[in-house]
Amino acid sequence: MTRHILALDQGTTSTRAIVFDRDGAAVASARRDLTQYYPADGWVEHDAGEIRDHAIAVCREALAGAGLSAADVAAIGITNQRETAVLWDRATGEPVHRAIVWQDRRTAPMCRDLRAAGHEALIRRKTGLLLDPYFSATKVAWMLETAPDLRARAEVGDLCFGTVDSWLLWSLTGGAVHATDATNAGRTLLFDIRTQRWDGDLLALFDIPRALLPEVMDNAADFGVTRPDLLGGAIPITGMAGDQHAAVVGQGCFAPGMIKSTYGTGAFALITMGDTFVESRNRLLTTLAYRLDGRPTYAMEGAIFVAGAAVQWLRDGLGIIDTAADSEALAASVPDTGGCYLVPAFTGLGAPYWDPDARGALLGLTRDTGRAHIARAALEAQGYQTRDLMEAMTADSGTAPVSLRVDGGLVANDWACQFLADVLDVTVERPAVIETTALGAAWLAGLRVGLYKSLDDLAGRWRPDRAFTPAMAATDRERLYAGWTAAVGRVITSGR
Ligand SMILES: Nc1ncnc2c1ncn2[C@@H]1O[C@H](COP(=O)(O)OP(=O)(O)O)[C@@H](O)[C@H]1O
Ligand SMILES: O=P(O)(O)OC[C@H](O)CO
Repeated sequence: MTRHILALDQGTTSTRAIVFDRDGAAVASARRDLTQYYPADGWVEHDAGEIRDHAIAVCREALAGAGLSAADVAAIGITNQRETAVLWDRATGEPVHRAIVWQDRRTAPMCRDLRAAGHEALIRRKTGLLLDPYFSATKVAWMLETAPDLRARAEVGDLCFGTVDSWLLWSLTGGAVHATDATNAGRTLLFDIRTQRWDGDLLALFDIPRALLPEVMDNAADFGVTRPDLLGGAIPITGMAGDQHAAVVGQGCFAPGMIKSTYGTGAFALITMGDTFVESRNRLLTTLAYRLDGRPTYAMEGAIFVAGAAVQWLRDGLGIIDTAADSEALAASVPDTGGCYLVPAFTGLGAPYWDPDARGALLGLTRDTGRAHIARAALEAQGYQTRDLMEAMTADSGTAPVSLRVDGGLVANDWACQFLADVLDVTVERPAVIETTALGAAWLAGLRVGLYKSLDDLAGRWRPDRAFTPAMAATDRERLYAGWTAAVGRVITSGR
């Protein structure tokens, strides 16, 4: 039996393919950067055709790099940026609009109107989410209004909607399968995560035709096989999950109370809760951790919209560093920020504030503030934003976290990991495989084809790289965090 798995990780800024062996070692990988379109303030779009083409190209390159043919691959696992909405023509398989990305804020007025009309309680009860432009439903509604014939074509079943997983599945199977998985469906605002069904009331609320929707499957399932000419043979696709949910799996966070936080473009912390839906009282989201054998496991999630993107801004916007990795030495070159705080609300604030109209601020500047202080403030902001989420998680779950498993591009930064441990006052654990999102997708795919026996089997495979233990005095920790809270207070417009 072949023992390799191909993981396809389609993220906000890049598309990666990684070939894992059964022991979770990355044998080969390939990546392409994705073009970002910013047609107006607060708008973010992707070309779904480019996403498809890059996905096929990186899969081919990774297989070639590993010296493997399609027959050597047991299964493919797909994981993806969530919420981003794609609309395509069922007959031609071509997108009919640019994909509207999760970061896009254009539907903020629509969300405000629906909230003012009192619809948020229903949404919270069924989906665990909030009325925010972040989620897919208002993006789809917006697309359907952009061209006169789109709605009519959607109603007769000529169009397909999907999140990026669904679009990739459709593309890789040559248009044979229109399906999604429960974690991605659960981020659309159209799927009831208690009943595990698309919901008629929600479809009516957002005026979305049911004929657009994909079938919803477990995270480990027989999704389909690749069209043979694409990767040199038919490979089964047996794992699929939104990237944050795949990271929960890749971090082995199966036991209630375990927390993972992924620091990519944004940052997303999920605490595994168990098999019961619990509504947050502290403006977190209730979401699916994963669904296996038809049984959902729930999580609470805090979403931060700008994490690594703040470091990108230091590099590309301010030009004070040449590479993201330079932020580490620069931040460590000063003993503190000199009272400076960066609130990186470039595209509004996510949990627990949910303020789409807030914008970023650099506060507490003096004549002595220099580039090192600003770089340090950008990294410290990741710690403070995570602390905001931890406070809410502690209040919701009734227990303070003892440890936090981290991953994503930003956690290559040791200084940032140590600050995180200091400001949270918890041990921060970094795994040996930092690509936990891709690993999680590979594990889900491998679970289905029998390479792994159970979640316990997977949990036992998680390996640490380094643990960062808190070393900051409590008085310093609380003083710094109080300064952050005051800084956020200066940028909030509405809050909730
Ligand atoms: N050493 C580093 N220190 C700080 N930030 C970093 C470092 N390396 C990468 N990053 C940041 O991590 C992000 C990339 O992480 P990644 O997990 O690839 O993101 P995504 O999946 O969202 O595309 C970028 O925003 C980059 O600025
Ligand atoms: O592409 P990432 O890693 O920034 O993740 C995007 C999230 O899934 C958005 O909810």
